[in-house]
Amino acid sequence: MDAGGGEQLRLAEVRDQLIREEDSIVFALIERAKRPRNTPAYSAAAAAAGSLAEFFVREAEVLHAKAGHYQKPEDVPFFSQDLPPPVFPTKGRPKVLHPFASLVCVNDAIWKMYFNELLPLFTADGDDGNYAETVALDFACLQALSRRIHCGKYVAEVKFKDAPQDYSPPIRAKDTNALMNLLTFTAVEEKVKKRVEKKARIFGQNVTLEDSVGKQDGDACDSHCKVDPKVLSKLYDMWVMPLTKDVEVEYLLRRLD
Ligand SMILES: C=C(O[C@@H]1C=C(C(=O)O)C=C[C@H]1O)C(=O)O
Repeated sequence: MDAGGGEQLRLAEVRDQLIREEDSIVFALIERAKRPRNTPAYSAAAAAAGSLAEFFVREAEVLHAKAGHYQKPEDVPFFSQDLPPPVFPTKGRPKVLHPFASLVCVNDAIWKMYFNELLPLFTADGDDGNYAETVALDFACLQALSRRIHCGKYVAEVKFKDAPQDYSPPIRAKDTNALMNLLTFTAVEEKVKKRVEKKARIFGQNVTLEDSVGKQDGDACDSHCKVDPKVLSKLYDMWVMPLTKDVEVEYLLRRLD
């Protein structure tokens, strides 16, 4: 997330960024759905290095770190130990968050949710042997989910700056429930769920020259979508938004340190 010139971020701008991240998540899931479940890619029995999925993410993150990734607070690696520094110079960016932001990480929860809960919901049973391609697609899904969820750090910062008088007492009291209530906007969450469902319906349709795009934009054709649109609203309802709010709370708890 970029705060142009280091000026103060606004909630509307952060929410626009979250809306853009939805596209990345929907497309990443559509791409992964090209392949069946391919469970051997997730079995730790095959090699000492753990599963192929874990091996791929670890190695990919080393390359990404060398290329200069993971410098931004929302770009959080899944395996942060011993990552190498960037090989090429990276551009400094304005610091808009509290320094503790870099410690806020819910990637363990994202990892478990993705492999245990989400994958079975949007991939077909089966094994086509394309394991390397499969785990590369998983990595794209994990990165997109993690980036969206860790953008919660910016949401929290903006909400705090907009109303420090409301947020400071529960932060000092370490009152997690009060913070959760303060930062929750149910009406916004309802819109987010509807929008991601609609995006899955539009981005996931089969486009042919005979099709009329408008005609496909309805519940009737959900079975033809590359990812069931309802899976997207469920993903956001059960995991993406709750984890984003966990990130917000974690960040706020340290905001006055
Ligand atoms: C991210 C925000 O905080 C909360 C989480 C939301 C989300 O993850 O989409 C939406 C509304 C809020 O309940 C926000 O206010 O925009």
